[in-house]
Amino acid sequence: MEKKPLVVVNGLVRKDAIAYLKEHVDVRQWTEKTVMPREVLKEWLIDADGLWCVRPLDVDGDLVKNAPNLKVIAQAAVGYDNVNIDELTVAGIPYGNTPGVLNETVAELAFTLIATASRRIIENANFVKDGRWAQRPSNIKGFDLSRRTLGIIGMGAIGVSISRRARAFGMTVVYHNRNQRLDDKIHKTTYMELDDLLAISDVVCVMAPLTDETYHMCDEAFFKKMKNTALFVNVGRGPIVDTDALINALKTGAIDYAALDVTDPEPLPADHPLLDVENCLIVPHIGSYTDRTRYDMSILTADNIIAGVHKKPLKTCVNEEVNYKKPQMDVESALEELKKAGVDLTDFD
Ligand SMILES: NC(=O)c1ccc[n+]([C@@H]2O[C@H](COP(=O)([O-])OP(=O)(O)OC[C@H]3O[C@@H](n4cnc5c(N)ncnc54)[C@H](O)[C@@H]3O)[C@@H](O)[C@H]2O)c1
Ligand SMILES: O=C(O)[C@H](O)CO
Repeated sequence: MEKKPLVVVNGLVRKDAIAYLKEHVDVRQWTEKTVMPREVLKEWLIDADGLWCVRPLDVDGDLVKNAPNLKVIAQAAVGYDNVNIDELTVAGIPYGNTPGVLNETVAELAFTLIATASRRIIENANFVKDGRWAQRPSNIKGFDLSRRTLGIIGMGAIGVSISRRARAFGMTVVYHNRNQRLDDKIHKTTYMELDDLLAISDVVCVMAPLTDETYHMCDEAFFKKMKNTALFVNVGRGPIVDTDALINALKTGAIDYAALDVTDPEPLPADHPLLDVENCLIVPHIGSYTDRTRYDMSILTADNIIAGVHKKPLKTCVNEEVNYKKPQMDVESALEELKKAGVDLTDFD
């Protein structure tokens, strides 16, 4: 019997996705609760055809240099700031991420943070739970979202999904991106330079990737440019924010409130100073964390790996230049496919 390709998984992932993967390939998985030591992973990769990577792990040229058979690496995440794409491209290894399938789920979380923070839901609910309904102070009023401005930094696939929700709440949406989008009319959004966005936004939401350019983009100067009544939301990546500067901005009243799905570091240690800041709501990186979406992300990751180990094109590949190419079809087969799809070919010679 022909040997199946070997896929290494360096940590815990959903059991149903592993079962699906095992229908197509052999799987060698690190199932300890501890992080797999990098040197052990390198040993395992010597014989591997594919790697499903699980954070924390820096994926780079050094990791794969002694992995002669490695044909694909994939991770169940859209963000790939732990992956050195250039070095994988030089090594000829396509990298698969999971864009698209999580857009609505992450946008729901981002907007839930905005709505929860704007009405101080947690603080108010805690007074009720503690039996102190009547004693809640009058200053935890919250503010309206309608007729306010949301400024999105990083208006990509998820940013657009957030903007739709904001407009349904009656908000005006402005954004800052590397480049102005071509579909502003469709989404009823307005491109702005960063400083202009910070000056007019009542809610600032970061939805950009972590790159050399965005690392510590939200620093002391950034928070000083925001309205002192504004809410700051980060669902992008923790290190986009200088945490000390955020704590200072919240404590000194440079901004009013923060709501974070991502922090630096992650997880936050129990004695981290951010946890002592009253006007800050934090959830533990749950943007895509619903059962259906995590399933979709895991199956897409498995599909990318199954394709890659067989040198077939990955469905979602970051470094397309080294993705495997679809086999060229001869003209007869292509016409046959078009006919099957119901295309009327009578006008063609
Ligand atoms: N919290 C979570 O659970 C969660 C879930 C999904 C994604 N994310 C993060 O969100 C990021 C965006 O995801 P996406 O699917 O929308 O990606 P995307 O590629 O569709 O959009 C990213 C956008 O950010 C813009 N951008 C890049 N650099 C920028 C800069 N310096 N200034 C302003 N804009 C910049 C890009 O132009 C692009 O429009 C991911 O890379 C990931 O880090 C977090
Ligand atoms: O980038 C992503 O997809 C999320 O942060 C989940 O890790």
